[in-house]
Amino acid sequence: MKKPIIEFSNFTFKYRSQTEPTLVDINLKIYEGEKVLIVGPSGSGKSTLAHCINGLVPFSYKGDIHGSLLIKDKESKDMDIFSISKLVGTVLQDPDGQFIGLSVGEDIAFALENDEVSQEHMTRQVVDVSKLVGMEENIESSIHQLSGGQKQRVSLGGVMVDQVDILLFDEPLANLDPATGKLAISLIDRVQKETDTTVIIIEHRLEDVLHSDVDRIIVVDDGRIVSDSTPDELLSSTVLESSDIREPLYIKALKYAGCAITAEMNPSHLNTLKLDDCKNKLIQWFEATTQNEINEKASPILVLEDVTFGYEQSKNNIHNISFSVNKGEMVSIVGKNGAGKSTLSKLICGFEKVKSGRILFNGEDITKDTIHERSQRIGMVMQNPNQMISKHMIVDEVALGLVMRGVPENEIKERVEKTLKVCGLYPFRNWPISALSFGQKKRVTIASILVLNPEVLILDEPTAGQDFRHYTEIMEFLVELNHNGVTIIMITHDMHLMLEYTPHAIAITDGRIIADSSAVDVITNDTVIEKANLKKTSLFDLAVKAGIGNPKEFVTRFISFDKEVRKNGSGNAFIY
Ligand SMILES: Nc1ncnc2c1ncn2[C@@H]1O[C@H](COP(=O)(O)OP(=O)(O)OP(=O)(O)O)[C@@H](O)[C@H]1O
Ligand SMILES: Nc1ncnc2c1ncn2[C@@H]1O[C@H](COP(=O)(O)OP(=O)(O)OP(=O)(O)O)[C@@H](O)[C@H]1O
Repeated sequence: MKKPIIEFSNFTFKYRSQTEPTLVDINLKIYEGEKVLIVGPSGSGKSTLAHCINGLVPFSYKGDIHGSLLIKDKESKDMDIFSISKLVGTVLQDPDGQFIGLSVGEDIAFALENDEVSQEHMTRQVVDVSKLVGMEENIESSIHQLSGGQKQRVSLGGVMVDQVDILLFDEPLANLDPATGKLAISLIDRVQKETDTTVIIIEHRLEDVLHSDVDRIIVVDDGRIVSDSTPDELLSSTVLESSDIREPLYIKALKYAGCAITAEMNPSHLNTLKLDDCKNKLIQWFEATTQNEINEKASPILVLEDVTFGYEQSKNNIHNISFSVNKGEMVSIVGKNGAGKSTLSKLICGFEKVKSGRILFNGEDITKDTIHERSQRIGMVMQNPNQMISKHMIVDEVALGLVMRGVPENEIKERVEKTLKVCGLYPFRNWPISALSFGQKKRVTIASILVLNPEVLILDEPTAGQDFRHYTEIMEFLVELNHNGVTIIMITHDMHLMLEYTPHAIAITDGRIIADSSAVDVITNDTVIEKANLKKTSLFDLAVKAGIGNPKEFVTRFISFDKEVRKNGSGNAFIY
């Protein structure tokens, strides 16, 4: 029988600045060599739980602790932060918060340097680790030159070289492209199996984590543990539906087809899933479901013509990119980490200047317009909320753009309140931003742009770090905005989001467009999937497994049906 390596007993924690405890009466044992996934709504206390394990609570985040937390049989509050860091390696949710070296290589080497490893051994290991996370060509690059996903890869690399007993990953997939996400999960799995390290993963993207086995899934809600079970048990229960956690798409499709999911069906992986008589139900559902009409194309609002750009004179990061977005569309820009997606949005907003080519807005050339001129029409929500926030209080941050535009005070108050309500932030309006979780901060940045009523809204990973309820709320809100005429462009690594919400998708890789078509076409095209580091949807594989002859059509019908369910509470053809 394995020993517990982490043991919470009647553990309660309250941040000094909060009136109520964030973690309440936690009783949890995690055993040596176990792989545990922690899921739960935004703000439920997952990161706080992680911070208790890695010592940031109480060393960096002060507060009151009751009860006990043993790490390797030692009471954690009696240990110093250095002893804890020898036992626990962490990949934080916000990769910007944890870089120590100046370059990629230095950062990965840091853990080794600490342990006085020989220079030769260190160089070899740094190269090996960089290869493992696909950053070997960037070893010399400085951290600030990296894309969001590239930074996340470096963080993963850094922690992999640590020789620790416990590895803690707080949303490791948030900024990774789908193929790299899959690789990261396999990598974590390999490290855990080879070294018998205890692994704890906090992640909203349940389906992606379940790509490899986990021993247990802990569901946290409102600071308490509400479920502790195997993946098969959890997926066959109703806990996910009531805890704002997104079910895997193939499970949702099975439920739409009227199948009852049981643990005996092994639902945690599509390849182990026993379909049995669900096969016929899926086929019947497919045959009975029709697809809704797709909207007519409107006139172009944003056009890029042969746009080329490079951060350095000698090297281009964007090569002759041309595309057109129509008024009223919802479009996804997808593709590999470092492909140039964020760069494209910076070019559209004028934060960077094109080397050649033109950008047109409503047919008018805006290539030479200033950032301020463009911001009257185009709003941009950046990937990392910490790079956007400049005020101390939430209301002030959301009001900032309106104040700078000289909007009358009464109107500011009204617009800010409305936006805060829509974004689910109204209860927190008078809070300091520092007391918000990462997901809550992200919503503040979306609110601060939405309040300006832009014609085109560009969102870089709008739902990263959001639980399913907030994901749905944000997306439905964006759909509503879209119905009211706002054109929406989303940069995303979330293939579900692309499929469910954006009929039009543009895939880019290495600064070039490799697909500009329907989202279903992009996500079912093997060549595009491979080149742009995307991942095939499990809906497609489910259809193949059920013997449905046209799996692409199955994906299309599911998306159409699902949209109806979200809109009306039931699908368009299949009534039970
Ligand atoms: N440094 C802090 N000071 C005070 N309160 C905090 C601090 N960090 C987090 N909190 C509060 O604790 C609660 C839980 O936050 P935590 O970051 O643990 O949630 P989470 O489950 O990881 O959320 P998310 O999925 O959005 O990252 C939040 O309501 C937040 O306001
Ligand atoms: N400030 C900068 N200076 C130099 N190079 C940069 C800078 N910012 C980004 N780059 C490089 O430009 C390329 C495109 O980066 P960009 O951030 O646009 O990628 P992305 O597609 O948004 O990636 P991700 O999915 O990881 O967010 C990358 O190779 C990156 O290293």
